[in-house]
Amino acid sequence: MPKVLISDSLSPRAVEIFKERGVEVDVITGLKPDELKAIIGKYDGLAIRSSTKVTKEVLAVATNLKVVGRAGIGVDNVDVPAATASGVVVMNTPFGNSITTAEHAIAMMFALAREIPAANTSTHAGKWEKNRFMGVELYGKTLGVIGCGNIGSIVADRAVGLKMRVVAFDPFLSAERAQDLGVEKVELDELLRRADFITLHTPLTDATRNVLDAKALAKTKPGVRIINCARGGLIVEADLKAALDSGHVAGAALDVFAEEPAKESILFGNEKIICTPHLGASTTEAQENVALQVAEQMSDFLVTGAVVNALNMPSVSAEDAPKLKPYMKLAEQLGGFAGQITETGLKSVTVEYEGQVADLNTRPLTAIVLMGLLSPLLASVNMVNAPVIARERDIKVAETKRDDAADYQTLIRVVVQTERATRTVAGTLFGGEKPRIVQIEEVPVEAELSEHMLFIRNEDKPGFIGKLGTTLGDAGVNIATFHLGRTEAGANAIALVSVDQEVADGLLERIQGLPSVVRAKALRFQA
Ligand SMILES: NC(=O)c1ccc[n+]([C@@H]2O[C@H](COP(=O)([O-])OP(=O)(O)OC[C@H]3O[C@@H](n4cnc5c(N)ncnc54)[C@H](O)[C@@H]3O)[C@@H](O)[C@H]2O)c1
Ligand SMILES: O=C(O)[C@H](O)COP(=O)(O)O
Repeated sequence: MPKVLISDSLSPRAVEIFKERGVEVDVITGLKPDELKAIIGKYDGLAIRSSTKVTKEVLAVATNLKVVGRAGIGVDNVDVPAATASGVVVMNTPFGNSITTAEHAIAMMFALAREIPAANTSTHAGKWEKNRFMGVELYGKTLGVIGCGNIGSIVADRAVGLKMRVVAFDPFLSAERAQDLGVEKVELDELLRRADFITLHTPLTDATRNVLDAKALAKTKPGVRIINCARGGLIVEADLKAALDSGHVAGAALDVFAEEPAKESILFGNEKIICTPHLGASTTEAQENVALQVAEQMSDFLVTGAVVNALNMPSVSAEDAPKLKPYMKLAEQLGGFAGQITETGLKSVTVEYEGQVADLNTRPLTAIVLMGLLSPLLASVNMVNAPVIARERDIKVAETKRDDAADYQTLIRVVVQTERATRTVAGTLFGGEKPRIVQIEEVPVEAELSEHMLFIRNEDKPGFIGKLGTTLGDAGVNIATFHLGRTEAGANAIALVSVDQEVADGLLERIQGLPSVVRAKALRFQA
């Protein structure tokens, strides 16, 4: 039974779902990095929010880990490239807390406009300072939305409802979408110049880090108010403090901080700054949503292989997962075969899907072909990192699909182009589930692969089979199965021999020296 650790505070619904779906679960929150490292080795899954840091060091000792599930959106606390390199799938729940977070941003905007927190504190202190607090209306004001994705567009929609004008800066926002939302798409400088309120809703990336620094703040309208319910690193906190101290910025409402948990900050103790402790996603509804979703997604992945909302792997629906399973074995064998018969640098790989398989989601299969292909050449290749490795090495990867079947109802063909040659290997499923190799290079064959195989290209001449059998027999190597194929009588032929033990180098040289043998290679496959 797969085992999951929940290391941040999640709704109890998550535990229920894991158990219902046959996943063992431990809940241990507040772990220090060393404590997490000490126990992570025994878990197949790790369910987190924003507190747990899934670093390279944690991943290095997470020897059984298959999936990190983020009950929420931002994954900046997960080293995704390191997870990918380790073959760990990282998934999040991209929509479960969007409305809640957008509402928090709107609440912050109202709180800033009417100084509600300071007025509340003053009133509780019995001061009744009716003349001290003079707010501003939101009506008719311009809201600048930086990052108009899921949350930014909900904020924009609510702001339009409040009769605000909304301008948005988001390089990936289409003109049509902007029009649908009733927002004006502008460049960042224009947004800074025009906005009375600015709200941030981008992920934290190299491009967005410090997007509001002294230079940007200097371009804003005097009296601007700033809301950040996205990520702390988007604003340079010292620059914001200076702009508030100078009076250029009238107020800021911050849910997120450069360092979290933020127990101290240069921004604390200033009435113009409203702070909440990363509460954007903290409503009962959002927490139920994300806990339920992450537990469902992680259980489905661990139990059935379905992949939903993964950031580093193609999706596989729960419906597709069982259909893809037998093809996964075939894809791995074909990739492994092509990889082992490929001797010079890989330039491109084309995976051709014909017949029934062409109707399936083939991206995971292509990832597995790449894994099989690269495994003989590189250490630590898995289906998660194989596409990344191929891209890094400039290996072109293509898929083609043909719905109509030729000789087989379903067929996968892998065509590998190397610096010197083209290698082709194709396979099908017998009885819907048993992988069979049906073509190697241009030669038809019908073979089941086993752990130890001998692949021989030979001229189709009498006496070859006898000599090969004698050579193997003399070396004490038992033949399990023997498959032959040829293009036509007397032409190019292949022999694919399954043997009961590894073929030692010396024996391979003797086989290579037999008359009619063009090329011999010992191959190995997962038992
Ligand atoms: N405070 C909280 O508790 C809380 C809760 C949920 C999400 N978040 C954070 O809110 C942010 C937004 O989440 P989302 O679900 O809307 O994400 P999203 O991916 O749907 O939207 C992000 C938008 O930012 C845009 N973007 C990317 N780079 C940009 C750039 N350089 N300049 C301008 N725009 C850029 C993207 O095109 C996208 O439209 C994330 O950082 C997330 O972690 C915070
Ligand atoms: O990215 C998110 O989903 C939010 O920052 C929520 O973070 P949390 O789950 O720690 O509240």
